[in-house]
Formats: sequence, C-alpha cells, structure tokens
Amino acid sequence: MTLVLSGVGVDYGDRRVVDDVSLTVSADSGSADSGSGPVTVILGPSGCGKSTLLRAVAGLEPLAAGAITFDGADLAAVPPYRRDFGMVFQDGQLFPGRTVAANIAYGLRARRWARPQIAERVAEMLELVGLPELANRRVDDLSGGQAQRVALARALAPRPRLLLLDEPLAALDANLRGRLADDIGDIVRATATPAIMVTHDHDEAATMGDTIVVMRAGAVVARDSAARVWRHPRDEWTARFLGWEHFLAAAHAGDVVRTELGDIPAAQLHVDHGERVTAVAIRAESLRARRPDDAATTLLPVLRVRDLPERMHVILDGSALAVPIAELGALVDDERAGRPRVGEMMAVTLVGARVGLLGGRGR
Ligand SMILES: Nc1ncnc2c1ncn2[C@@H]1O[C@H](COP(=O)(O)OP(=O)(O)OP(=O)(O)O)[C@@H](O)[C@H]1O
Repeated sequence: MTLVLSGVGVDYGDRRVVDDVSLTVSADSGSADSGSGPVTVILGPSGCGKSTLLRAVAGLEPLAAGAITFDGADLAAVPPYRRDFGMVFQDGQLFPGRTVAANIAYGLRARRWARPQIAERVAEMLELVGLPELANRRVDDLSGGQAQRVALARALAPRPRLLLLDEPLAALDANLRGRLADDIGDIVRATATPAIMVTHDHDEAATMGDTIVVMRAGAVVARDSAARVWRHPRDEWTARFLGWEHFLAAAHAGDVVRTELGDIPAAQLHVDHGERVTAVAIRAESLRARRPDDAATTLLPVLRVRDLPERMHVILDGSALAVPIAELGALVDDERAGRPRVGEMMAVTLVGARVGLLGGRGR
C-alpha cells in the first residue's frame, strides 16, 4: 500500500495549519531499519497540526491545497466512509449505551456482512485485543484502557486498508500507556494493517513506529526509520524535540569522531568516509564523570549532585567547552569512591553508545 500526500495544505478559517506537506507512507515487506514496516508515527509538539493532517487523510478535513492518493487513486472525491480506513481517536468515541460486541459489529453491519460472519469476526477481534469475556458489557462501564482496545477492535474489524490512530493512549495513565503501546503495536503487526499514528510522546513513537515523521508548525521537518531518526537529528530544534539535551563540537578524523570529551568510532555513528561532522548530540547517559587519574582528560567542576534511585548524577559546569554548556549532566562512574563534592573537578568522558549525530548525511 502506498499513500502519497503532495503539497497538502489545510486551513482553519484564514489560517493554514498544515502547510505544503509532501509525504509518502508505504507499508510493504521492508525491514524495520529501512523504515518501511507497517507503522508510521507522526510526532510533533502540541498544536503543530498532526491531528489535522490525519483527519485530512481520513477525509474529515477538506484540502485547501495539494492532493492525497492511495495506491495511485486520488481520494479527493472519495468520502470518509468509502475510503476503507479505520480510525481510533484519543477518547475512543465508542457508541454509548451499546455493548462491546455491538460497537465492534457496527462497521460490519454497515457493510452488510451476514450475521454468522459478524459474530465470528467480533469474537476474533475480542480475542485479538485480549477482551474475550467482555462481549456483552456496556461500553459505558469500561475502563479507559479497555475502551481503547474496543475502539481498536472496532476499527480493525472490517479489515481496513489503512488504520489511523489519533493519540490513542493520551487519555490513559502512564503505567497503562506503555503496556497498551506494546499491545497495539503487536496487534497492528499481527493483522498486517498499515497504520499511521499521531502522538507527541517520544517513548510511544519509539515503541510503535517503524517510520517516524517529525512535524513542526504545520510542516514535516524529518522522516526516517525509527532506528535512525534519533541518531541523526537533522538540526538542533529536531534534536532537542527528540530529547537530546546538549551538543558537543565534533570533527571527523580518520575512523573516529573527535570531541573534547573523547573519541567515538565513526562506524558506531554510521559516519561515512569523508563525511563532515560538526556536532554530536548527547544526554546525561552519554557522559561518565570520575575522579581524575593520570590520563589526560577534560576536567569540569561539579555544580550539583543528584542521587537518583537508579544512579548518581552530577551536574557539571561546561562553560569552558568549545560550545559552552551551562549545566552538563553526567553519570558518576564509581559511586564507591564517595559522593562528589560541589566545586570538585571531575574527569568527564563520552561513551559512544547513546550519541546522536547532528545533521547526518545532509538530509
Ligand atoms: N476545528 C478547528 N478550528 C480552528 N482551529 C483549529 C481547529 N482544530 C484545531 N485547530 C488549530 O489548528 C492547529 C493544529 O491543531 P491540531 O489539533 O492539528 O494539532 P496537533 O499537533 O494535533 O496538536 P495536539 O497534539 O494538541 O492535538 C492548532 O493551532 C489548533 O488550535
């Protein structure tokens, strides 16, 4: 399946909230690394227009500019109910006063499926979403997580060509969200239904997405496989939005990427021969602080110590770095050596495993 958006614009009144979005979403047998698996996640801050874009794909918002095609056919004249797309909203939007089974059967009745097939499909969907015992429960009596599972079952029952998920987990408790994110990912993959999900949550995007599309102020600013999008943020805004905290000046030298806080093998950052590198993106987990020994390393003074449940962190003063960083977090390497003191100089080194490459590959 291939959905192509070409120069799509959507207006609310005289405001253009989706502006010139061109994007191809395809789901085939490609590997997750190529970014062509079944789930595309549209990730962006609140108000950037992601829901509006999804609604435009569903046919719920008219296009002010551009076109959307599905497998080569223009959708302009196809009303929402004839697109064969399933939709799950943030708050489920189940039909109140009816049972779970009646909600799941809704789209099948509308398509005039025969009764025995409807019963069979409803049972199959309830099994799929892990709620086989709730068929006759009124949807008004469900928990938030159960309601979202029923909404997913209802959307998938008619075997849609494409599933559209608009922040399906946003209304749930944090601990339920992670579990349901895993389950929705598994369910969508089990049915091999191509899906587009909108979220502003990085963890959800990373858990569920094969391809990640980053939106900012109505426009698409990045599209890559989930494996690459975090490691190669194209610019500082994207990097910060994706959770990278700091940037270190860096240069490509032979088979390493050199920074003031240590070298990283170029291969680990997937830097090609001769590729220019100016900065790497880091988080506290990328840095280790220890008491200085003989090795010549960068020393930075401790500003604060944070004893978190999983690890002791220090906040260092990085204002002497080539790209000054006022407060630089690092994990303390050997806690048995005692709690670092404020003002003490600590040796800081970069650990390559969780480092992003800013700008990567000129995308
Ligand atoms: N029906 C509407 N009429 C007018 N403006 C709207 C309407 N719906 C959304 N907007 C505005 O359009 C912009 C994009 O909204 P949209 O809901 O698409 O953003 P979003 O990225 O999905 O954000 P969120 O994550 O908060 O839902 C926002 O500024 C919003 O206030």
